[in-house]
Amino acid sequence: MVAARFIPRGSLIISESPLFTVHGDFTTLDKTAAAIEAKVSTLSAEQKAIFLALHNSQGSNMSTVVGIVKTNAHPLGVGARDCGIFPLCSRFNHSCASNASYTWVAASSKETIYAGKDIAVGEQITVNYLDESHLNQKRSDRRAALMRDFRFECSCNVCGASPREVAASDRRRLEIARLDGIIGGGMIVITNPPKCLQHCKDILRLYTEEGMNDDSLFKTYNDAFQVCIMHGDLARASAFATLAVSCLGAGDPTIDQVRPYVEHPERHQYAGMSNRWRTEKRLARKVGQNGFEKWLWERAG
Ligand SMILES: C[S@@+](CC[C@H](N)C(=O)[O-])C[C@H]1O[C@@H](n2cnc3c(N)ncnc32)[C@H](O)[C@@H]1O
Repeated sequence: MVAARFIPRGSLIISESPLFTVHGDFTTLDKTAAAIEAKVSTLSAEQKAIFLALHNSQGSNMSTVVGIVKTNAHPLGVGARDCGIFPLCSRFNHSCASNASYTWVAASSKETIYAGKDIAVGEQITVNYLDESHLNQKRSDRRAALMRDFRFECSCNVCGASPREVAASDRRRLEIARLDGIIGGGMIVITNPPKCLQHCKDILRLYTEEGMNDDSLFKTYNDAFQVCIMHGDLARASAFATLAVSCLGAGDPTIDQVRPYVEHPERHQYAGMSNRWRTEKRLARKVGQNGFEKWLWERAG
């Protein structure tokens, strides 16, 4: 998939209904094959042709229909047992620094792909096939995960770079994972909030250096929001909530975890736990305002 025109960050690229969905027991290959083959046999000739035109990465390891589903199926929501086949969404290749991301929007029963960055004419549009735990590993581990699940050697911009660039990228990703692990441990948010905020700031810088300025940033802005709200800084909590929301496409249901707190940070369950940084919401500065970045990170250290 290549951009035929300039696509600004945040634009909806595709919103697609499934060709078909499968609900089933995918715990063994036999049960998976039975569920998929039963479903495919109900398709019209036209639907079957669309399905069979999709890429099969599994070779002769399994039947063609199961191979195509394994290569192309998308879960209908995080951790869902139902999956769907989306012929257009399936045409997007993977990149370890993707410029778009896909999300299942249950409300409209559609898979959607949003631009996570500005995408130039002629640029390939890519999504991320890896889960977060693999994305911040080094290239050899990411490639192993993609080889195991999709049977290809990743040749994206990050993985195909020079050995020196790959080594620098590996260092950045491992550092992101280390800092993220410290924040996720939970204690630092309470015991040392300035340091916790500094870790968020460092992760965001590393993501930017990695060219990963898309929905990977949502989690980190959300973490920064939580540090601020826990310590009573309603102004910066609101600013971080705004930044978190701006990382996701408009239809992404994850947005609802944070959007209400842009206007009402005081309604969050952590609000009022500590008054260490007490600052009124009305003092929140706006993204892009002069001195915004300096003000935003004033508590970090
Ligand atoms: C879901 S398909 C993507 C669309 C596929 N390229 C097509 O033309 O139909 C997944 C397959 O695309 C190829 N692919 C996707 N991302 C890749 C990458 N970063 N490096 C190498 N091959 C990739 C692999 O063969 C993989 O099994």
